[in-house]
Amino acid sequence: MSAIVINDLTKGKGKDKVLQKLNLEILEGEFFSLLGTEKSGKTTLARIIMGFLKPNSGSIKVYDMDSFKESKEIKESVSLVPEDMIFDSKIKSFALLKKTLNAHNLSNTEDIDILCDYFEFNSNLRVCDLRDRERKLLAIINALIIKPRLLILDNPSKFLDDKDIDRLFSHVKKLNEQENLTVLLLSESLREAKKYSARIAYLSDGKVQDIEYNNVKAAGDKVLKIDSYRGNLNYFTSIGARIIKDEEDETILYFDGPLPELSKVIYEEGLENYILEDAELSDKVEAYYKGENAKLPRRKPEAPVESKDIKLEETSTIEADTINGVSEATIKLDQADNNFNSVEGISEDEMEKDTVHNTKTNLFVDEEYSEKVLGENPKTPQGEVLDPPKEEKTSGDTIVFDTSNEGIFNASEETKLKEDKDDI
Ligand SMILES: Nc1ncnc2c1ncn2[C@@H]1O[C@H](COP(=O)(O)OP(=O)(O)OP(=O)(O)O)[C@@H](O)[C@H]1O
Repeated sequence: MSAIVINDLTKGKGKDKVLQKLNLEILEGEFFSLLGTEKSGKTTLARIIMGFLKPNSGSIKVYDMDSFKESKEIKESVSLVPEDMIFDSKIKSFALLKKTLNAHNLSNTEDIDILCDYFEFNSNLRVCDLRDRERKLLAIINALIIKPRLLILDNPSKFLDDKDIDRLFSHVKKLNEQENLTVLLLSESLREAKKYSARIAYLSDGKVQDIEYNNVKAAGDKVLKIDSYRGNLNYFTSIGARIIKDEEDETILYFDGPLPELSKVIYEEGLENYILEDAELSDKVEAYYKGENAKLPRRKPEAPVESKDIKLEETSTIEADTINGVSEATIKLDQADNNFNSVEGISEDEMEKDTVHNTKTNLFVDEEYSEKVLGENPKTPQGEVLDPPKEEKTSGDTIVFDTSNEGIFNASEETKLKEDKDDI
């Protein structure tokens, strides 16, 4: 079954399109990485998947549910760990996490302790006192305690130290392998993606450019930097190397084929003043998707990795009728597994209410959104009407949200997005 099916998704208008006819399918149980450089649209995509933003055209189905129209149902089983978030509330982290569980009709409070211990997070801290790293940990724990079916991680390493990152990925990978958790990692880190995911896609110019099977290769992605190279670059390009830079003082090549082939050419060319190092995502993007390189043929598709029961060969850029072809009935909400999403939404959602372009978070917000959202009184899943968010204020580049009454759950879960500016 598909966890996410994205069909011709476009966000933004005219020259400001951040996503452009993007197609992608992610299967249930996959650990999938979508890599993109800064401002390539990863966060925007995450927000559309969660229903905080409406596409200009195209659609996203999450477990066969429409990302916008059925966002509430989606949040019952899907968690997002956002890139940035800020809480302005005096309640303790533990209480906030408990609220989330309650909102999902869950009572596994022991999981709060287990996860807090695991991440060495002090749940006695008030959420308004948390620093960036702690806020991120709270968001992660909150996303995990509801035992989601699909976990979306938007630049999860930001603010975390190496130990936190290892813990996060080990835990998520374990859930992926043992409990079939579907993971969508949105990141800039080639290294992270290669370490954990079965497939990796690249987001550039608003589209998914390539999907690779992350099988064990003789080489990783490398860049070869040669000082003042005067030889014939054809020796390198003939084995699949791509030219990123070729100037008098420096030549930079990108190579993701078998290392022995590259070593052979280096040896035969008698290179001395060179450095061979791991490529960054930006090198890869430059090598494949920018300028003249974008016109060159792609390398041959790699063989799929056989991993668990994922049928990778079925997955490719989707055609329009794929969506119609999905026959699974709308997911039934089993109370036992009822996983409302909560903390992850707050920053995304509340940031949406800011009517200015937020430079820190790169948010581009629909102007009329604020009115619509703030005009509504959120409800609990049981239908109880709650007060709307008490206070919302922006402080410089940072958006602050008061969660004192509503908790994280209500702010995100119950904020209804009927339409945004682009639909008018
Ligand atoms: N609705 C929209 N219309 C046009 N542009 C938008 C819209 N929403 C966001 N953008 C712009 O699209 C760009 C991509 O932003 P986004 O935050 O999604 O990228 P990102 O890949 O997550 O970047 P980063 O890794 O730096 O967080 C930004 O410049 C943002 O201002």
